[in-house]
Amino acid sequence: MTDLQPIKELSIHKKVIDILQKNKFTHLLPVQQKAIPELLKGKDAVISAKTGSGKTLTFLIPAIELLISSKMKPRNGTAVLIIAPVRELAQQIYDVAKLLFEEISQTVGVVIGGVGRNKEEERLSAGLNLLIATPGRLLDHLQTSEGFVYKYLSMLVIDEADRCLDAGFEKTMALILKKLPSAYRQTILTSATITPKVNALADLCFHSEGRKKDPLYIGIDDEADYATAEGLEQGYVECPSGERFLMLFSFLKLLKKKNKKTIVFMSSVNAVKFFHDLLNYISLEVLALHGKMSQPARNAVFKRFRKSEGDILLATDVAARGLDIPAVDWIVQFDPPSDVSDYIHRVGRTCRGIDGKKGRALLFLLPSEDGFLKLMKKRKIPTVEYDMPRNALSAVQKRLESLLCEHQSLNKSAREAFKSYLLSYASHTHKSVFAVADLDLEGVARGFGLSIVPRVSLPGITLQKTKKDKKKGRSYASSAAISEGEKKENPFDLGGKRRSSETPTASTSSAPIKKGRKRRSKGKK
Ligand SMILES: Nc1ncnc2c1ncn2[C@@H]1O[C@H](COP(=O)(O)OP(=O)(O)OP(=O)(O)O)[C@@H](O)[C@H]1O
Repeated sequence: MTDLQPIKELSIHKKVIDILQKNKFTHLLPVQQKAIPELLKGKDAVISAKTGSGKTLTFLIPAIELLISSKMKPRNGTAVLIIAPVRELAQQIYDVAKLLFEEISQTVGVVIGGVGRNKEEERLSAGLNLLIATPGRLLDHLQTSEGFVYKYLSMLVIDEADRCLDAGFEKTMALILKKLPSAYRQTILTSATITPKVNALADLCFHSEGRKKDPLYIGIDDEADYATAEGLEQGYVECPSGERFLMLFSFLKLLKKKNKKTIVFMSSVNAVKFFHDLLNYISLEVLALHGKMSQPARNAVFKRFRKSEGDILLATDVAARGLDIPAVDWIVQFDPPSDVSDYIHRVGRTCRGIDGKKGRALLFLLPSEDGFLKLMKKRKIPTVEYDMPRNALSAVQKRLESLLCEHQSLNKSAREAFKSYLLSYASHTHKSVFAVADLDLEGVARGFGLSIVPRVSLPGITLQKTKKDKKKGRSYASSAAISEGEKKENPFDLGGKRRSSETPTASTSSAPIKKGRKRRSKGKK
């Protein structure tokens, strides 16, 4: 803390300093120290700093200062607009902004998908000087809410800029930027990772018609030894497809026992749904967060997980960006991230801010995927191999398979998750590392508790033949109809009333053990 500049030294209104100090922000974090003075001068900027480094206040402080200095009134409409790609992130920025607006006369609000649009329209008509929005809902209001005044827009912030150009958002962002006044606007893009998408968005923002300015590039960690937080201990485990669930199950059981707050990232909504249902069924309580949940359900899970001390959350990448969740102990990447930037954002959910000094991350890789380690090394991510003892796991697999034979809904959900796994694998950015045609389909199916490989057809892709296919001479195995049998006693019960004498005891020694060496680069086999 001693090298950090006290917030009271910033040349901003005393009112703002008092509010910050009241909320326990007494010193500036490095990115804030470097960027805020430049932003206060009105400069356009692209800001890149590690996850959890304090980018939110970096743009909120100049934003609030601008509103106070220009004496904005609600009737003047929106002067500062902040766009965030995910609803929870928008809500979170709003929560921080609300604290800062406590004692000033300007107004702040948020518009996000999934909640009452009409109420939002009313609030926009009443005038929101600082508006936080997700792209889809913002465009909707720009196009249809007549009372929404934004002609005095003076500052535009695009948070998690690369994600704002992800599939689906590209067109929306282009339309939004076309609608917004740009001549006198200060524009700020932020991201933990500068990717071609950030540069593309910068082009759209800074080099579009009538604007030929180059932004100031403020990179805080360009010279840093590592791309991820210093207190983060990162490891990976090589695990064949067929053992993936067993390892996950054993590991989560251990984390639960030790009350470790954990996020497990999966690549599809269907995987999150299936493993959520399965783990809860076998009495390992986990939460789920994905984009297909209703907004109130998403809010409730997010709120609970933020407050919790030892919950386990299974999530899609909807939770990978920007979310500030206190004291997360472990980040488990059960499915591979789509690229190294996504890896960085996912592990960035731990080790955050001034107090978040420690956190741990575990990446599951198939033996064939170790080319990903080379990509990580190139991006300055330190990682060591963990060894997961495999004893006491084999008995559980059979029980899992018979459970899925007996429960049609779980079986259906497993088959959907299997299919989504292959689909997301097939659309992977690094196809040389994640080659869907090389996947051992029987193993992958086993990883979802399926003893029979469901038939999946991926346009333009030939999958590996299963043994059964080879015998029958066809390219895909067919999905046998698995009927729901009588409901039997839960063989996985972990405790409480449902405990069974047959409970498999995945040994607690099956926690990952650091192999004690830095990973040598093996290259792809
Ligand atoms: N000056 C400060 N003093 C103390 N804590 C701070 C300060 N600035 C930010 N923080 C805290 O640090 C944490 C991370 O900040 P923030 O969410 O802004 O990170 P970020 O850089 O936006 O991360 P990401 O890239 O993941 O979105 C938050 O809990 C925030 O309250």
